Amino acid sequence: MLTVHDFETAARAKLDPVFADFIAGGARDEITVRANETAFGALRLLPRALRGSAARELGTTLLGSRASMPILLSPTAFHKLVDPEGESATARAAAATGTIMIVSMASTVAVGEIADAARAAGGPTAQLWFQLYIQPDLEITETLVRRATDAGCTALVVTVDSPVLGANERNRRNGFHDLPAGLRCENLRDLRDGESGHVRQIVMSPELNWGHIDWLREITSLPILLKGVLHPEDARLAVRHGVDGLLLSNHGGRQLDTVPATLELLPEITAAVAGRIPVLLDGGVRRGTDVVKALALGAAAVGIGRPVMWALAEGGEKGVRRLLELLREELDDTLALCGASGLNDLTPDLVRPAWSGRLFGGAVS
Ligand SMILES: Cc1cc2nc3c(=O)[nH]c(=O)nc-3n(C[C@H](O)[C@H](O)[C@H](O)COP(=O)(O)O)c2cc1C
Ligand SMILES: CC(C)CC(=O)C(=O)O
Repeated sequence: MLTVHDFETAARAKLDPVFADFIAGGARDEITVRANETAFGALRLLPRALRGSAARELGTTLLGSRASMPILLSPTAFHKLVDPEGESATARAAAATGTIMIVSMASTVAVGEIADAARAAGGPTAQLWFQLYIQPDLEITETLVRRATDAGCTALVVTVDSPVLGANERNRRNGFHDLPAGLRCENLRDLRDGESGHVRQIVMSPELNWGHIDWLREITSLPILLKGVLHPEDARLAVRHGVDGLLLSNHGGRQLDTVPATLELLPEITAAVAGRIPVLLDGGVRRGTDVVKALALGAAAVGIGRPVMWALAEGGEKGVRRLLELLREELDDTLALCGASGLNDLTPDLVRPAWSGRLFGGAVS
């Protein structure tokens, strides 16, 4: 396994095609799925020379959580679909690497158990954040927040791009609507009478509004990040509502199709928040060069979604560990080649749009 794409190929060869489609797929025509990756390819790096340093510092602190590198595990549901140990295996790999795992509310291992696995592998400083779909029944939401807090999660990542579930036509064609027998969304156990962990229990709530964020702000002292804010005006509103950070995300193209690539939106969103809160980004990150481009344009860190599922499918805990080490190596190598000794050296002047004839007044095309 030498690249993220190797993991993708290996996972596809191993997995039930229905599950492989669930992971790879996106909404409708998957225009945004493709745009996320393409956007990174449309930028070029412009390195500095003769700024040598023997080693690069990759570590960073995000909202009080220490991470050994600015690459987080974005929340992905249903890890037991691809590995019998599910999120526990992922958490051990993340903790051993010293990076932050954002646990999906729709995990197939309970968040407390995931935290135990993370601490067993990474010690007491292992960092987990918890992703939340605010439920219209606020009592249920409060219970979920309590479960995450009791497990030791150090931030809440509230997904706000899902007033309804994105229309994944691969899943529809494949008839994939719920977890196979024996697997459950373990965080949802014993929340409502007579139901225990069905995916359909997760209510995508079209009524969600800023009042819900204000309410959440009242009931928890954990840092709150919003995942899925795309409009710069909403980024400004987030700051006004006391949100601590943004995860700039289009859900990997799985919600509204044809929204812009997250990388494309990054300059506008960082300008809107004007340094008041950190902006993280996910969507299409597959290479160390992608991480450097996002950080140069102002992201505090990036998240990876599908690559984690592919690596877990390919090799379980070891696979995810290898994936994270690979990306760390690529990031370190890119920093060195850019003449950067740390993340603070990554500035917008290192990035420019890919060459086009227009640079020469249209003389060359
Ligand atoms: C299989 C899968 C499951 C996901 N589950 C969740 C989830 O439970 N909650 C959430 O907020 N985002 C979820 N996402 C979106 C990811 O958090 C992330 O935004 C996206 O995957 C990033 O793009 P990438 O896959 O290109 O790295 C999921 C994505 C995938 C591929
Ligand atoms: C609907 C969730 C359970 C999972 C999710 O967010 C996703 O598959 O993108």
